[in-house]
Amino acid sequence: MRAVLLQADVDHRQPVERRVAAVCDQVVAHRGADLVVLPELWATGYFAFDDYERTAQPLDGPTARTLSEAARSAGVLLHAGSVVERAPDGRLYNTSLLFGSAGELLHTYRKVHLFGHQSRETALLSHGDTLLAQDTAVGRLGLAACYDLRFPELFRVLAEDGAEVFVVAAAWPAARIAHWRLLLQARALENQAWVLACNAAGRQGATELGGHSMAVDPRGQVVAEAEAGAAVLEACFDRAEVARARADFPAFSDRRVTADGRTATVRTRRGPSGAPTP
Ligand SMILES: O=C(O)CCC(=O)C(=O)O
Repeated sequence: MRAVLLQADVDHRQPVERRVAAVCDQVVAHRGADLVVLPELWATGYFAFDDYERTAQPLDGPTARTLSEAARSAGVLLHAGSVVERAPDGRLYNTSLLFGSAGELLHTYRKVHLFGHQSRETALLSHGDTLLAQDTAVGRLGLAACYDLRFPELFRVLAEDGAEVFVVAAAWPAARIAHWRLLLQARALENQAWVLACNAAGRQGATELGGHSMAVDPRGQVVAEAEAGAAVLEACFDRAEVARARADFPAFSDRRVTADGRTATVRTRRGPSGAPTP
């Protein structure tokens, strides 16, 4: 399978419709790929917090419709990064959209871990609370967004729901790109699953985005990596490699699990005083 990660540097001086049209043109240009992936909140600009309210749209709004049409026209599975979603109850979410090659909306994921450090995301958005892996033509996918990378339990829940390929949309700052690289490899290695991670590039306000989109295999090896600026990263991946890696080194099946296959808690035995109990 061939994935194309569009590490976009969107021109935020343009109106939103032009930004969306320009990125969709890039998607259509990659007809023949199996999967195309976009970064987090690329149309609004992750760090353009003042624009969240103005650019928020429902999931059947103009941005989603244009993305769906791009997926259909290119005939690709499209992970459209994320958009500021206006839900029917008026709340805003950072929502990833996955379109099938006929343009159908296959799956959505509302970012669970909102970022509060030097960010207004926690003040402006509501967090998601649902994690489900999704079957697709390229394998069973688990979706995550940016800051989620710091929370290994999210990836484990998705892996236990059968995810073979984690697809991560991000707007990760250049200042912490060393963390990004380390965390992507760790999430792949500990779950023995693929990670396809698309970061944004360029400057948004005072923040320089770090690029370095990456594909990491189920053994934790980086198989493709972009530089810092705008880039198109291509990577080949094979879902069968997950089973091979887990058979060769069966750490994933050595988890302590409950009868229903979920991670069993190895409890710390502490009483109310904090002292260990027998
Ligand atoms: O965790 C980080 O360092 C970056 C997170 C971030 O920028 C985000 O969640 O959008």
